[in-house]
Parts: sequence; structure tokens; C-alpha cells
Amino acid sequence: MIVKYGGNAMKNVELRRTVAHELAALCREHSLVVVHGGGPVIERELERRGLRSEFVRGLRVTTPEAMHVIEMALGQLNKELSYEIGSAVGLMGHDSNLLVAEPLGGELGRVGKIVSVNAELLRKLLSVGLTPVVGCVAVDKRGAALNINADTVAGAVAGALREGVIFLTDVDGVYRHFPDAASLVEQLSREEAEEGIAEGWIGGGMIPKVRAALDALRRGAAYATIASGMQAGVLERAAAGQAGTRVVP
Ligand SMILES: Nc1ncnc2c1ncn2[C@@H]1O[C@H](COP(=O)(O)OP(=O)(O)O)[C@@H](O)[C@H]1O
Ligand SMILES: CC(=O)N[C@@H](CCC(=O)OP(=O)(O)O)C(=O)O
Repeated sequence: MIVKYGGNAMKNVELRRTVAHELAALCREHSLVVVHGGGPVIERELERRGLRSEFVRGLRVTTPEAMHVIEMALGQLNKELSYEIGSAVGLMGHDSNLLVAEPLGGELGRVGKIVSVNAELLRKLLSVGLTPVVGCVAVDKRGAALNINADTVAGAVAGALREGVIFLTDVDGVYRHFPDAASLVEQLSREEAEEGIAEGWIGGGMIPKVRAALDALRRGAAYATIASGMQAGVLERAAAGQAGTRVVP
């Protein structure tokens, strides 16, 4: 299975270590690929250098200068997470062309659209008992870095491997009346998701997550669940379909 670990859920370092242990335990039973984001870490590193960032349709407008900072920030986080999970290999899009993308163009700058995933590399690592930990930087055909939303990467990896995907975030799943946790939607169909986005009750960072879940399912992923990475124990229940929002085709 693929677990996408979001930057917001990772902010507390103690909690991050607990989740890393849960991921390590899961690796012993399942073949696991971890894809991580790092929005808050990116934000902090850009701010430290006096670089402002704006979002357009949930995506960070990325200048070449910002891209350099993002690559460094995610690279460091990638190695820390790999160490915490253990028996893991930290990778970014440049490694054996793991994530190849092309620029979306326009005002988004160095933001890309994934064109291929090196699924064979992931399978080879899994076959020798290593957990790939994938950061969300892709490479273009000239070898230059492109910034990709981490949910989009997780969806593309799940689709390429035809495995299930769990998006761990800072809410219990999709709420019909955000932020009321009692309004958690247990099953979200494509139709309801499109309706939620159009009506605005699915907003912000939940939009790329829901779209990535639908994209993964369209490409053949076994299932797609959005669940909380803010408490211990949720991962195991989400994997068993007992927690979070399951997105269905
Ligand atoms: N209907 C909704 N249900 C739950 N969260 C929502 C909803 N609409 C918007 N959101 C927002 O989406 C956020 C999760 O996305 P994001 O911040 O990008 O997380 P991550 O860093 O895990 O990718 C929630 O914290 C919440 O602010
Ligand atoms: C293009 C784009 O917006 N890229 C994201 C990549 C990180 C990410 O997606 O991290 P989370 O999962 O923590 O949100 C960004 O620059 O913030």
C-alpha cells in the first residue's frame, strides 16, 4: 500500500516518531511505499530567506529560487523520515527517473504534471524488503527539478503500482460541515466529491487530496482513504477500512 504523510500532520516531532514506528510496523506485514509532503517546512525555509509564496488553485507558485529551497527542505525531511522508519530508502524524483514531469506552465513556474513513475524501481526495492520513502520533487526531461503536490504524487504512485493509498492528514477525513468532526463522510463517491468541490464544502488542501484519490482509483488503485495522522493507531484501522473517509469511484 501507499501511505501519504502530510506536512501538517508531521508538525509535532514526537507524534511524527510515533507514526514512523507505526509505518515501520506496517512494513513488516505489507509492502509499503511512503510518500511525504512538507508544506510547513517549505514555508518556514522560504520565510527564513525572505521569499513569499502564493497559492493558485491549491498549488504553490514556484520560482526557480523557491524550487531550490523546496528541494533542500524536502530533501532533509526525506532523510529524517527514512531514518525514523528504518529499513527505508529515501528517494526524490531524480533517482532513476522515479518521477518524471513536465512544467504546467503559466504563472505556476516550476510546478509540474507527472508524466511517468518508475514503478519498477519501487518494486525492486520492495522485493528486497526496503521501504521507499518518496519526496514530492520530480525531474523534467532536462534534469531540472519540478515541484509537485504530494497528494498528486501519492495518487500517481498508487495508480502506477495498482495498490491502495491512505492519505494521512490533520483531520479525520472529509467533513460535510468542516470543521465539525461529527460530519465525517465515511464513503465519498466521485459524484459527491465533484459536488463538494463545486459547492465549496470541500476546499483548500482537501481539493488536491480528493482529486488525487479519484485519479488513483481511475488508474487502478485498489482503494483510497483519507484519514487522520494526528493520533496513534489510526493507520492500522484506516488500512482495514475502519477509519477515515473511503473515496469510491
Ligand atoms: N470538507 C473538508 N473536510 C476536511 N478538511 C477540509 C475540508 N475542506 C477543506 N479542508 C481543509 O483541508 C485540510 C487538509 O489539507 P492540507 O492542509 O493540504 O493537509 P496535508 O498537509 O495533510 O496535505 C484540513 O486541515 C482543512 O483545513
Ligand atoms: C506544487 C505544490 O504546491 N507543492 C507542495 C509540495 C509539498 C506538499 O504538497 O506538502 P503537503 O502534503 O504537506 O501539503 C508545496 O510546495 O507546498
